[in-house]
Amino acid sequence: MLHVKDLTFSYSSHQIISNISFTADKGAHISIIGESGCGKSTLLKLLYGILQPTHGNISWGDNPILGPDFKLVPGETFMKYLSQDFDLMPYVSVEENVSQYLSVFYPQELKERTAALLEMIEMTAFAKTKVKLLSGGQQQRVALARVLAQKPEILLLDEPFSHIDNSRKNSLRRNLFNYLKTEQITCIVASHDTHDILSFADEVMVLKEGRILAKEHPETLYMHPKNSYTASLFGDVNLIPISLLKPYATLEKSILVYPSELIISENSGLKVWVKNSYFKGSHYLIEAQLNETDPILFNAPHAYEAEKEVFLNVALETINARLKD
Ligand SMILES: Nc1ncnc2c1ncn2[C@@H]1O[C@H](COP(=O)(O)OP(=O)(O)OP(=O)(O)O)[C@@H](O)[C@H]1O
Repeated sequence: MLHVKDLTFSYSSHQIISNISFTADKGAHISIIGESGCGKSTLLKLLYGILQPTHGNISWGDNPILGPDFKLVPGETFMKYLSQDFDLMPYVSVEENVSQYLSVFYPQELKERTAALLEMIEMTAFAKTKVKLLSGGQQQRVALARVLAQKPEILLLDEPFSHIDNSRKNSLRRNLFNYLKTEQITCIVASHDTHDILSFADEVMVLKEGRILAKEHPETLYMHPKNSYTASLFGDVNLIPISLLKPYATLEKSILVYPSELIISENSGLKVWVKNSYFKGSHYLIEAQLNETDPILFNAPHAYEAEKEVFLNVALETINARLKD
């Protein structure tokens, strides 16, 4: 199990990570999300031992993970870190890059393992190609296979699919995260991509200004976001005063409502005026005006003309659930 206790880190006098504590079980998948600059990459570098914490400690089972003040060469055999620099050998083939750390004393195993990893990253056809001839996304896939070949117990990934196109990303994401689960490899993934998070993470850690704001199962976090910062990491969200949804409510509270949770009605509900319609593939995102100052976003099966009057409702169970949050 990974234990992180009271981790604090500053760049000169600027505190970037503040008092972070958490644990991760063997085989667990934890996603770290948060706005740009909140400290995701810094946290991964601290976990790997590249940066020296100003306070706190990290351990994997009985092994303490020491920073550069105590360990000349960073990194542990049980832990691998894939940063946004891929650290590949450019003049060597894809398969040689992947198999570099495998034992040559077991040639059959070396061959089979390399082939299985190339299949997982969908790069079998490029096995003999020199890495320098590959695109950025292909190099990122090779870098992933290369760290996996070393059979880490814990894997730290910083934006692992940032260079990979959408069509490839979906299958790669499924292949990789299912592989990590089967092999019981713990993974901690810093990501901007909410699709990485919702479908695969066991827990999502929300960081804001170097502090943990929440650490929850993705479904709980999405359905019960405690604040608009958390909800907005999953996309657009509205903050609607409860008094507008329930005219007799005396509460002054507002609730968070995702565009997909607003139900369109012909003649009753919250009256809004359409401003713009944006095509999103499976639906339209409609930008409307709730009153003179506040905009509102909702999903619709078709576009609306500007200035069209539309009525919106929110299901009672959504209102009640968000009121409890
Ligand atoms: N070498 C450095 N020296 C000084 N400040 C740094 C250094 N590296 C990062 N920072 C600062 O630390 C903060 C956290 O950076 P970090 O890269 O961890 O953020 P992040 O959440 O990973 O951002 P992003 O999502 O944009 O990659 C930022 O304010 C950044 O400017």
